[in-house]
Amino acid sequence: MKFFSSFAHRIAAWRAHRVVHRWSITHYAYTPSKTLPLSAESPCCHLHLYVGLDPCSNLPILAKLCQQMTGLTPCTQTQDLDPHASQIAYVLSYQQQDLKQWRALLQWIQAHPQVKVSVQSVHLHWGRNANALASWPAPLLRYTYAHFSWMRLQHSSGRRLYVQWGRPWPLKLTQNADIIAEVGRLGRFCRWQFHLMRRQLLGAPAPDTARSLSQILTYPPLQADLALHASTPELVQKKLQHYFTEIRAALSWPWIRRFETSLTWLWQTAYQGIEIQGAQDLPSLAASHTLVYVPCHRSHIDYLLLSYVLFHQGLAVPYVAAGVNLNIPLLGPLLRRGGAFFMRRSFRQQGTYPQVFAAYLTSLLARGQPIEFFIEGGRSRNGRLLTPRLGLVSMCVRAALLKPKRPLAFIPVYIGYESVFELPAYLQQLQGLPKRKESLPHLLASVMRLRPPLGQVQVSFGQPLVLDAFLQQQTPEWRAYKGQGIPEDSVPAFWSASLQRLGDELRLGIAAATQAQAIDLLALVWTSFTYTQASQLTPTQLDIVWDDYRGWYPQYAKTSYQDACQASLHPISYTLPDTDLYQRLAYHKNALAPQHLLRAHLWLYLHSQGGQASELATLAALEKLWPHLQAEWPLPPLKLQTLRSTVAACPWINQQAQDYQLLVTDAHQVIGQSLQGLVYATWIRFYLLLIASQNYPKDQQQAQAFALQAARAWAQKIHGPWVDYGDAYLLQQQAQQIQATVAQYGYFSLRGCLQFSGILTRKQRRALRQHVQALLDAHGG
Ligand SMILES: O=P(O)(O)OC[C@H](O)CO
Repeated sequence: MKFFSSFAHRIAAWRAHRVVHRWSITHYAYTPSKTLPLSAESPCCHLHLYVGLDPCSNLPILAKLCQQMTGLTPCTQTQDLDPHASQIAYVLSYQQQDLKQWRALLQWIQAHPQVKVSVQSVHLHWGRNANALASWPAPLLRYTYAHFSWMRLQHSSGRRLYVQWGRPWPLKLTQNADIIAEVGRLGRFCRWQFHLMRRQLLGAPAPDTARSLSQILTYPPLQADLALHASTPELVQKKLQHYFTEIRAALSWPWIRRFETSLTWLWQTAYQGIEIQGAQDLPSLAASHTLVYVPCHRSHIDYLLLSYVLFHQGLAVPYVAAGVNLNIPLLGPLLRRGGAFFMRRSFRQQGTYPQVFAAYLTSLLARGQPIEFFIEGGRSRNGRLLTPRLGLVSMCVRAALLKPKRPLAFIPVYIGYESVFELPAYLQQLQGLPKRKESLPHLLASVMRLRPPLGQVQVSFGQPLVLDAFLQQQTPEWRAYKGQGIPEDSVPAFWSASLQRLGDELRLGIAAATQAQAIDLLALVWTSFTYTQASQLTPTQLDIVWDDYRGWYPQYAKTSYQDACQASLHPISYTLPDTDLYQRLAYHKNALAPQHLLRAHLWLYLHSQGGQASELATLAALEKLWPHLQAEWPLPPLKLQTLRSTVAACPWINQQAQDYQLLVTDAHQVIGQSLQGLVYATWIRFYLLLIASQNYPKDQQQAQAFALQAARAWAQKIHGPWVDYGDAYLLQQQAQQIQATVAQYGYFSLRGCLQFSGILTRKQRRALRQHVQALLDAHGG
């Protein structure tokens, strides 16, 4: 009776699998190219073992997939193995009740030492819900009706079957090997591989609210804080619950599926697709490290974009730190379901909130959950990469030191849009209009603006920064804190400098991952000149400048100016763009500008010296400027080697004095003028700030406010780009850098900094002073 029931069970399950296989939509989470059979010309027999997890449901499907991939019909029984065949595929399941089959197989392998064997784990998973196996119907179906456990796919997983192919592994068995021990060893190996693959694809399962809260309460700084300030346990519980509800994400697989469908429409219809670079090594890194994605922040769309891209790369959807300003009705709950957790914009005077937030972040990282945060804090209004805010970086490092379960790797990510839909709003803010608070009507208006065509999007993953290696490079002392965490009251001496360095490295990592889009290059050509200068450019001059810039980007080596204009979303040609387009283009220019700043300053310096300056004198002159440029742009420390390679890349910049007038042609002059335009705004703001400080020596805030007003008025006067003159943030950075210089050297030398090179000529400085005076007169100051 038992035999018949089991037989009927198997037949029914087999029929059901055929239906399921037709019905399912297979997604290869990672390309199976590495797993193709070994060379068919080899004389010996190759046996490829494909080991699948959760076998009763998936083994027939696994056999089908292997057949599709290798072209071989896989065996499932030892008696079907033929040692004379050149290639054999064999599928088997990783499950306790199949031990007999494993033993038989290994005995066969032992009896045929001439057969070369490779083992490969294949992970099949319905849907991408990390919690699916933890929910009640799954275990029930799994253990009670094992042959029908594929029914789990009806439980919130949909029709998608995700397939991950592990790396093939050679299996060698000696004649005296203990088969039982070998089965155990192979089992452990496969189990470990399945575990890693699950981590890559799904992340860690999320605990329920009660468990999350109890995990949070184990965070030592929070305990210390509560011990100091708590009144009654009920009040504590209430407060914690309140903060936790405000912060926590509620990642939901059904919602991820819905988002994916609508976002696919968005990227394919409103935008013209996404170009992804540098993602190939992420899956293997995700298996061994907890990933922290650190993208640049250009638009609210960034939130959706990166999660979507990672999902499509077969990686777990990250938990995203979002500003609490986005926690508005409708949008907030939706973002939470997509993995967003909310943080207040400032942690000052917020009671226990910062500790609860840090505890939540630590619990995510301790689980090995990938997270994402924007290191710039807010969206860049000027197209530059803003100076890193170190709050979340610090929390991540503290968490990694406190609970070092898995090593942490930061992944810098560059995001570039052909059209940033918030740009008109940014330009208004740069002209002095206040930012509109996020609200439901605002959200709906924004959605209405998401109309095609919005152009292509670039997502480029930079070099991972592994935290342990970074800290080791900084100081060997850090090891003493591994497992202990950084104490709140006695922070070690290396801490703040290392954190600052880490922030800078991540910013540079994002900058290094920058992928130039044609629009960015066209923007460089036009908006490195002021609008008035641009109106006088001839088509030949535009071609000259284009040829110079495109030479720095190999992918555009063969693209002519005309081709780039035609491919562009924006109406750009040889004729002057209208002022509105010019202002928008200036934003794009700033994505690529940092790459040209060194040669721009080299040109200015050497040109002012008539081409006659030694390498060391040039380096010394530029070193004075460099910290001020680093405050505004993502630039690495200045080195003689970088100077040399820049000169080698454009030798015309450094002609010898006697030939100078002859060798610097008209073409070089126009390129030089364009390069000068890239740095001009920085030093004008700088000069205005210095004059303002002289006028308001006792009030830094007022000096900055006045300098901003003067810079905006100057931009209007010369028809310059708003993004370079109108941002209060840029002046604030400059003022801080001047203060830092004073703190370091005890004085600040305007002469040493500005007059060295004629960046601003005497005439220009006079014009600026007059401009400021006119403003002061107008204010009666
Ligand atoms: O650019 P902000 O300051 O509006 O902030 C944008 C952040 O994404 C808020 O979450």
